Amino acid sequence: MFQAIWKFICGFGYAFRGIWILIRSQRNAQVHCLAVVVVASSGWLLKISANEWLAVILISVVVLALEAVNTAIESVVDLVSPSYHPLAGRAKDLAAGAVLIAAIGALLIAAIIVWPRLAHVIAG
Ligand SMILES: Nc1ncnc2c1ncn2[C@@H]1O[C@H](COP(=O)(O)OP(=O)(O)OP(=O)(O)O)[C@@H](O)[C@H]1O
Repeated sequence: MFQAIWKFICGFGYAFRGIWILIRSQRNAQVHCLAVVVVASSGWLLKISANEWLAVILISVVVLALEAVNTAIESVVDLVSPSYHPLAGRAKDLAAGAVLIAAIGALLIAAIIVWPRLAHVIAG
């Protein structure tokens, strides 16, 4: 029982190490973290609703989680295929595509939340 709990706690340690590796080594992840800070500050200033916060938090988590999966896939591909192989390139392109899809979704959500308020300000 004690061993199972200890293994569970160690699992958290490994996961936090993964998050640290992501933030320390990946430029894109750093940019996404900065974007989350900017969006959260804007949301606070614009007093967005609870549902809008849900959308912002959900898409931010999806983008960062996919960035971590993309980095993991890149590492495995580099390990098993250090030299050029079309399938290695395909795997990396698909993983990068997944991040891009989520990032486009994040931009759309930001536009949907910000645009009505901006239009209101512009209209006076
Ligand atoms: N072993 C390989 N075989 C074939 N194509 C590859 C291979 N490695 C990389 N590529 C191609 O080069 C692109 C860029 O790969 P790279 O490993 O530089 O990733 P990246 O997206 O620049 O990530 P990062 O900057 O985080 O390392 C891939 O999306 C893929 O199209």
